[in-house]
Amino acid sequence: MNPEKSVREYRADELAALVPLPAADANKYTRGTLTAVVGSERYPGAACLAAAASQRAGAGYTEVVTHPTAVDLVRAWRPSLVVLPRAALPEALAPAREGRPRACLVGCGFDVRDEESGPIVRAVLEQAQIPVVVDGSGLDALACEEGRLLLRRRFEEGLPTVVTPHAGEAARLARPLGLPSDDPCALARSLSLALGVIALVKGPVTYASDGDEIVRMTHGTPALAKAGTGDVLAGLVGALLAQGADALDAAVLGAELHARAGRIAAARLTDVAVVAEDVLEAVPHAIAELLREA
Ligand SMILES: NC(=O)C1=CN([C@@H]2O[C@H](COP(=O)(O)OP(=O)(O)OC[C@H]3O[C@@H](n4cnc5c(N)ncnc54)[C@H](O)[C@@H]3O)[C@@H](O)[C@H]2O)[C@@H](O)CC1
Ligand SMILES: Nc1ncnc2c1ncn2[C@@H]1O[C@H](COP(=O)(O)OP(=O)(O)O)[C@@H](O)[C@H]1O
Repeated sequence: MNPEKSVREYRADELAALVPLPAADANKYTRGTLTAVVGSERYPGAACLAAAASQRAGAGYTEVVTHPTAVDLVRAWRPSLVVLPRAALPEALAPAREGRPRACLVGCGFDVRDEESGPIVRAVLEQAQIPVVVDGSGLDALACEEGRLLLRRRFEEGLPTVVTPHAGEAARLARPLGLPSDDPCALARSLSLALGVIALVKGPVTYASDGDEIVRMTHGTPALAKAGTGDVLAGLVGALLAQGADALDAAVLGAELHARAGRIAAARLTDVAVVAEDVLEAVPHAIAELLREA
């Protein structure tokens, strides 16, 4: 296989056309609901970053399902978020209804030492009849036969699953499959094909693949190399899926807005000083910049 054959980049006008502008008669439900099953006792901040990014990317309703110890922090961070403890999970995974799209994000801020992490990821993959994004330590639940079977079943049922690993997480997914992990471009495609997912392999250059196409994204900045920026990206992708975007488009537009937000934040604050909260605050400016450019 020569993956370079089918590598492409989206043009700014193609990306701008994917920005989910609300219809004049929109309401919060028609704009899409993201259920973000995120955060743990150790990493409650990841839940805040991912959920706020979802709101900024246009989801009409962002619901956070998190560890009981994180509930108050997330509520205090943003009163506009609907925040529930993990015990609410089965009901929170409602199917989408006509004109009311939904998606689920799981795994940002999960803690590998938390015994509930793996079962929660598997329950989401099994029960959610909607598009799902798996990120952060939630990805560890996919590096075993049980996780792969659930992904395969979703693929056969036509339910999109997006995975958003950084290089370390991508290597952990690739190892049990015997896939080489030294080339992120080839890895995005091979993970996609092996797992039946849309793979967004993050790094200085980020690659997205649906197993057929590979999309390269080169607009990032090393200012993004700080803890928590991946949680912001996961929230962006989840929100775009929740608004009904095609899964590869959601991954690519999410990564583009994230890269632009990183650059905009760095132009104001320097490559040195930018933190994940600054990237989050720059997301509206990234959307405006993309719409202006097209
Ligand atoms: N404020 C927060 O609450 C934050 C929570 N986070 C969450 O913390 C959990 C653990 O994530 P981490 O990424 O820290 O832990 P990992 O468990 O992925 O990191 C463990 C090891 O993986 C390798 N690795 C990590 N990043 C890599 C990279 N970009 N390239 C190559 N190798 C890499 C390194 O060897 C590292 O020691 C995730 O659930 C994540 O979502 C992080 O996003 C940081 C911020
Ligand atoms: N040197 C770099 N150049 C461009 N983008 C980068 C660079 N380093 C990291 N990034 C981006 O920053 C984000 C980091 O995500 P991740 O490692 O998951 O962070 P975290 O788990 O701490 O939230 C990814 O989107 C990645 O593409």
